[in-house]
Amino acid sequence: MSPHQTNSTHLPTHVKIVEVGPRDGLQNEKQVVPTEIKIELIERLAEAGLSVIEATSFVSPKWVPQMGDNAAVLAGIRRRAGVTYTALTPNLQGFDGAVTAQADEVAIFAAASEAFSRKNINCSIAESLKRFEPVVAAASALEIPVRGYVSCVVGCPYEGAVAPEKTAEVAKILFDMGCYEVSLGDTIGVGNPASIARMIEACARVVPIDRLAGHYHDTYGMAIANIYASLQAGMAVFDASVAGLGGCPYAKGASGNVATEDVVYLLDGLGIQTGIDLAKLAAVGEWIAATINRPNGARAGRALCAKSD
Ligand SMILES: CC(C)(COP(=O)([O-])OP(=O)([O-])OC[C@H]1O[C@@H](n2cnc3c(N)ncnc32)[C@H](O)[C@@H]1OP(=O)([O-])[O-])[C@@H](O)C(=O)NCCC(=O)NCCSC(=O)C[C@@](C)(O)CC(=O)[O-]
Repeated sequence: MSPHQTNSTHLPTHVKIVEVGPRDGLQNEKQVVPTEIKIELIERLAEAGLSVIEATSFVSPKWVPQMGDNAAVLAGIRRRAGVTYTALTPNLQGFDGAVTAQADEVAIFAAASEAFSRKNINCSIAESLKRFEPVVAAASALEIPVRGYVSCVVGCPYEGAVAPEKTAEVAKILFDMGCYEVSLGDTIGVGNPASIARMIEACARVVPIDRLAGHYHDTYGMAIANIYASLQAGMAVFDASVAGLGGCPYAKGASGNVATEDVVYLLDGLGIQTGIDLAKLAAVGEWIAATINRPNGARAGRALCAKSD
């Protein structure tokens, strides 16, 4: 049992939530969300107690125009002490942009599926991992922490089921390369507690469980069940998106990340601390959904806001 676990429940006592709504959520909106709205969203999330916020990505604006204002977003936010503002960086060019914009942390992103890797970043898995090496080296020289993502950890929109061993192989390479944490992305939300548990078991054989994070999309409504299965496996870091914003531009039909409000409702109920004020967060979810004119995908958020009306 890890030191973070209680004797009675075998669940962690604290969970870190990485809020990915401003990046993973808004990258997928059809309309271009104005920079001021993104800035306000990030500031409101910090105010609600989110301590790690993936603010933007430094990817090619030809590929993802929604993130084209990356530097302006990072320049515009009033930074709150104790909050880490992170950015996705696919290559050295993106890393340089993120450093200039003073991102506190960067993330590199690979996939466990060849076809998805090509669609998403225009290269094979092996090529992407080679491309990340100088990014990690440059980050290490500047003492900037690097997080790694693996996409399609249980299933791929182009190749179907993905073997747990393939995901574990990519996770281990990212960890050995220097990523302090590896986030396991069920990009199209096809996982269920059984397949997610098998995948985590394989990954935890090669990367310590306290360095693994769950990043689950909610396409089939399984994300909360998958988080519970992951908690039981000893995982204590989860990515989530306020109001369930998002999808994936390179995974047709994928719905957003699990809603942060729903995750916090689950964790509050289990007595697991997150440092997040659920009522404030629910209000942020209602606000952003109304502001960008999309339905609020957070069930707990909707219920709490309806009660307080
Ligand atoms: C990786 C590349 C750049 C390769 O794209 P490429 O076309 O192969 O790149 P290239 O090196 O040949 O460069 C082509 C052009 O892009 C420019 N360029 C090159 N790099 C950058 C950069 N960093 N920032 C700005 N511009 C850049 C470069 O300067 C050049 O400009 P040009 O000379 O034609 O004017 C491209 O495929 C790309 O940007 N892909 C990003 C796709 C993306 O953001 N996907 C969503 C994020 S991943 C995700 O959501 C999954 C995750 C993490 O949430 C987990 C999960 O749920 O699974």
